[in-house]
Amino acid sequence: MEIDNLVVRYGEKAAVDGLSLTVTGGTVTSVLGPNGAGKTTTVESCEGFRRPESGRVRVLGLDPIADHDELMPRIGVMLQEGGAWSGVRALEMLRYVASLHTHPLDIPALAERLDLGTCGRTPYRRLSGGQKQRLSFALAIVGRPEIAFLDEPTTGLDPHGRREIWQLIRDLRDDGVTVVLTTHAMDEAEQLSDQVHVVSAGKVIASGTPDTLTEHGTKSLEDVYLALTAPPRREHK
Ligand SMILES: Nc1ncnc2c1ncn2[C@@H]1O[C@H](COP(=O)(O)OP(=O)(O)OP(=O)(O)O)[C@@H](O)[C@H]1O
Repeated sequence: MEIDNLVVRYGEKAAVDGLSLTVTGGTVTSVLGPNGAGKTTTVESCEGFRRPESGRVRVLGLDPIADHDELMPRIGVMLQEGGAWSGVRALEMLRYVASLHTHPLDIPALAERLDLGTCGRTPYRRLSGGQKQRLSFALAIVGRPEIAFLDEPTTGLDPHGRREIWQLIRDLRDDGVTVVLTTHAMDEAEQLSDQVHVVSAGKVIASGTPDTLTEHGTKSLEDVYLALTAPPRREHK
């Protein structure tokens, strides 16, 4: 996947402002950055949900806007607050999305791994925040995508859910799936990523493996991140 000098505006405001990065196939890439830095907008541009003002995006060699219909069946998308019809039951939704794909994952096995069995008959609006999150992750991967875009995949999950999703992400990579995730959890980025990009004000300000960014583990990724994204100091008179 390649993003070259991407600019996306909402009205006057450039949410993404000349962002470039490359993602190698079969790796896990984390995009980190402060709230409002432009991570979600970047990922949505790769999914074809945002039209760039300028720049070039290619996902699996395709243009996410012009080739949207060809691209969509090949990617998995987990949106922040993805949502679903309020009355749909969790397993119904999973079965429906699976039915749109040629070779979906085994639903009972996936539901069990994500602990969706007990809430499988619960309408979406009555699921807890963490259950919605688990369902949303399952929906993103059930179609065996070639690239999975995961926007804050473990936010709000209990520690068991977090670890299960981490393991599922590792399993995806072992199966050759490319994973692009955004996260505010530095331990998650450090544990899972082959490559990390730090975004601030719509641009990539640092990139590297967790090992290079942390200078071979002599610093924590959180300290590196905090130093890179520190707001300018205010002058006190
Ligand atoms: N639909 C929208 N309309 C107008 N402005 C938007 C819209 N979506 C995002 N923005 C603005 O664009 C900027 C980038 O937002 P974006 O959601 O891409 O950031 P983010 O890095 O994903 O943030 P967070 O970590 O809080 O999820 C922010 O200033 C945000 O207010």
